[in-house]
Amino acid sequence: MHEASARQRESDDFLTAETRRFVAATEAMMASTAHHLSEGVENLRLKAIIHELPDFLYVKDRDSRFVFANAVTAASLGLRRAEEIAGKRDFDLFDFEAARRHFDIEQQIMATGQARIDMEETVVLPGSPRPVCRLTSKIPLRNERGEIVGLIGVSRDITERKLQEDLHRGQAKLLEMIARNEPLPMILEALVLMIEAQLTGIDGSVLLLDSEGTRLYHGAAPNLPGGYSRLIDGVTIGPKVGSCGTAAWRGQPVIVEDVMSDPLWEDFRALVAPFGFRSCWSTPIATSENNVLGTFALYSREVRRPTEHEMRLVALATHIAGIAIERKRVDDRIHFMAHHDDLTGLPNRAFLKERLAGILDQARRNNRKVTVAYIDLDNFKDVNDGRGHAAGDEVLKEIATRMANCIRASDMVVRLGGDEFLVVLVHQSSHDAGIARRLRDLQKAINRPIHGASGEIAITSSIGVAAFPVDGATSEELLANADRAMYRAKQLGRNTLQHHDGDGAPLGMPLGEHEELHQAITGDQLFLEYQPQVDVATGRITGIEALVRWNHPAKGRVPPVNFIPLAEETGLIVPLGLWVLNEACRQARAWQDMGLAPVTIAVNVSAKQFADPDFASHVAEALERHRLQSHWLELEVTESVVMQDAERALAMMESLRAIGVRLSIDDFGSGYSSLAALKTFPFDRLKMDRSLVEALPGDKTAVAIASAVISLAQTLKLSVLAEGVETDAQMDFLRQARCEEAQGYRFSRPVSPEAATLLLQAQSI
Ligand SMILES: Nc1nc2c(ncn2[C@@H]2O[C@@H]3COP(=O)(O)O[C@H]4[C@@H](O)[C@H](n5cnc6c(=O)[nH]c(N)nc65)O[C@@H]4COP(=O)(O)O[C@H]3[C@H]2O)c(=O)[nH]1
Repeated sequence: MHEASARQRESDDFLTAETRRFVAATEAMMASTAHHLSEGVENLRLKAIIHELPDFLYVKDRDSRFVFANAVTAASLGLRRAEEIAGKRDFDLFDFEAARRHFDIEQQIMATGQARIDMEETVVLPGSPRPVCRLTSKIPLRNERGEIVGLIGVSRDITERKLQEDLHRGQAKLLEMIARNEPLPMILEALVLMIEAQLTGIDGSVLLLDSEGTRLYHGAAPNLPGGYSRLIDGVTIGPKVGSCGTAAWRGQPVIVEDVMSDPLWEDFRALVAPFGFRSCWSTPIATSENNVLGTFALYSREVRRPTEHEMRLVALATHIAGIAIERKRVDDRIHFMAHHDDLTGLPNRAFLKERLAGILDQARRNNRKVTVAYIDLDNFKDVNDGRGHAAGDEVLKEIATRMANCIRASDMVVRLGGDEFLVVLVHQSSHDAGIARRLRDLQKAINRPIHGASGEIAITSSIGVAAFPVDGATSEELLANADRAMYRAKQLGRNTLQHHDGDGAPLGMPLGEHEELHQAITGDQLFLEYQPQVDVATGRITGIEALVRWNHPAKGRVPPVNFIPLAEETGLIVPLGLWVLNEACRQARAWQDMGLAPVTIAVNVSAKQFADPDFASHVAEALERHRLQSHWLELEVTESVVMQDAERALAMMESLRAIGVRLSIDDFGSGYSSLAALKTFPFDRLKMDRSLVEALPGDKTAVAIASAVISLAQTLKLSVLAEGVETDAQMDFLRQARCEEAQGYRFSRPVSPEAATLLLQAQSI
């Protein structure tokens, strides 16, 4: 009591005469309020209410000195009693910059008489480790004569609310980053920073488990010391490997309160000690099937357990990290599948296209040669026909392995398709004499008899060789010339190796085929087959895909894979595609005219057609000519078609949508199918590729990818159709995964128009 009155005296001395007058006035005001409240008891109650208010309430004089503050204000400023604040200014309590800011605002309020309501301000309170955020109103205070004698301040701590808002914003930003396919390290770093911003004195880290599930690698740890992150990078997981290594091993969270005494840290104590961390709480990041993908850990320099709030943030972080990592894995897998051949595991044509130009660029810079060898197996068809596809597959795999063993790390073997391979050999010096020997070795390796399950198989090969830069300055020229040399090798009786001799023959396919295809389009050699698309739930036909065939006068029926690429290369695809479009529309109209329930007719569109500026008007004309309503026509394009010239493709798609036709993305999951294409282009439907469906439901990766593709499509409001459905097991999976439509041999092979009519009639009964 004695001490308190001494302190009061001290602060009284500190007050200016003006302040003293103001204090007196305030006291008078309080007294008069008390008077009005009729009883002294009431006055006490008012005081108690003011002091118990959770919000900050204070009165300042004209010099911005505190005259009065309620208990919570004083306590937040580190004062034990509310009275201690009288006479103090913000300059005594806050850092100079902050005090100056408050002072300027207050002086302006008192000079103008204009209150400032709901100002958001961030202040660092004495003894507090982190800034707090307040919503403050300051109102001028007047005496009975209306003169401004000070101000009243009311503030509310909104730090928690701000943190919550930041967290929601952060989450939305992260999900957007995932959807935009931004690099995983960037996403993980943003995630760790978001969690750290919510906490005090905590550093976060993400470690990623490798594909073998044995080691943890750096994912993101923006604020952990770099030296520490490097030390733990690549650690093998196990039952006693710190918090993260153990959490990944157990598949369960591991909370270590003190790394200096916990047995799990025994082998890592010396490693962590220099960095000062004392507790480390690690939680596995897992897939929806509970497969561990990595860990999310929080480090603190205090010996303690995490709070409930911290664990809630960890749960959020592991959830988001799981989505991001899983998404990236699916993408990588799709990318790998798109660039590798399933059977042999060799890179495919898409991979070659992506890499060869780069290899040639580098060779040009280093003044090196590059040799490409086009390899075609001579008697592969006999093996396939005579001994069956399994034997054929065995041959292809064995030859792929032998070729891969013959080349160096800088070289490349590609399976172009069927029994065609391409080898790219990068010369080690500008006079690499070893190339001829390596090519001979390659041919010898192929020609060695293969001891397969069906007995010994003898295979020979025809090889055509062209070298950069003499035989071609671009990938296209080089490949075309190697191809031509290979044809000559075949003509010369097979099992030979021919170099391009610069005979000046036109690039591209052998003469004659182009002419033949031209005749096929103008003559009557093309026809369409139709394959139904059915509703997975009801089994009803909802659409029909038109597939073109060529009835070759000499060779008989030619499947599209054998002439569509040639048509695309030569530009004949434009008239061919137009014929298909018109024929399909005509047939669809004919079915409607027969009184059958209308179904969508789907037509494949190739890149060259799509790039034709007149394409949309051709479509409109075809619809008009055959009196088909536009919504019954669906155009199927592959992702590569739209990605080639995204801007032009988007414009074309918009013109087509304006006409009212439906657009579907074909073969999704085979090419490098990215979310970007789905989001950018206005597709109505996604067709999941046959290669993916084929592996269902046995192959876990295919199941994961297919499920991801279906849910992705649903999120983007696209309908999904699974292609190439052949079995009941595939149907069961699709039904469970909520895939809406399916197409494949299980329902019907592509059939003649007459057979398709019967199928449609059957369901109209
Ligand atoms: N193993 C198996 N295969 C199934 C199954 N269900 C359907 N298929 C086959 O899968 C292909 C589906 O057509 P696509 O992906 O558009 O692939 C088409 C398409 O890219 C192209 N094509 C066909 N007709 C045209 C056309 O009129 N214009 C263009 N530009 N391309 C066409 O040729 C490709 C191959 O066509 P098709 O040989 O008719 O082969 C068809 C079809 O016969 C199944 O359950 N199992």
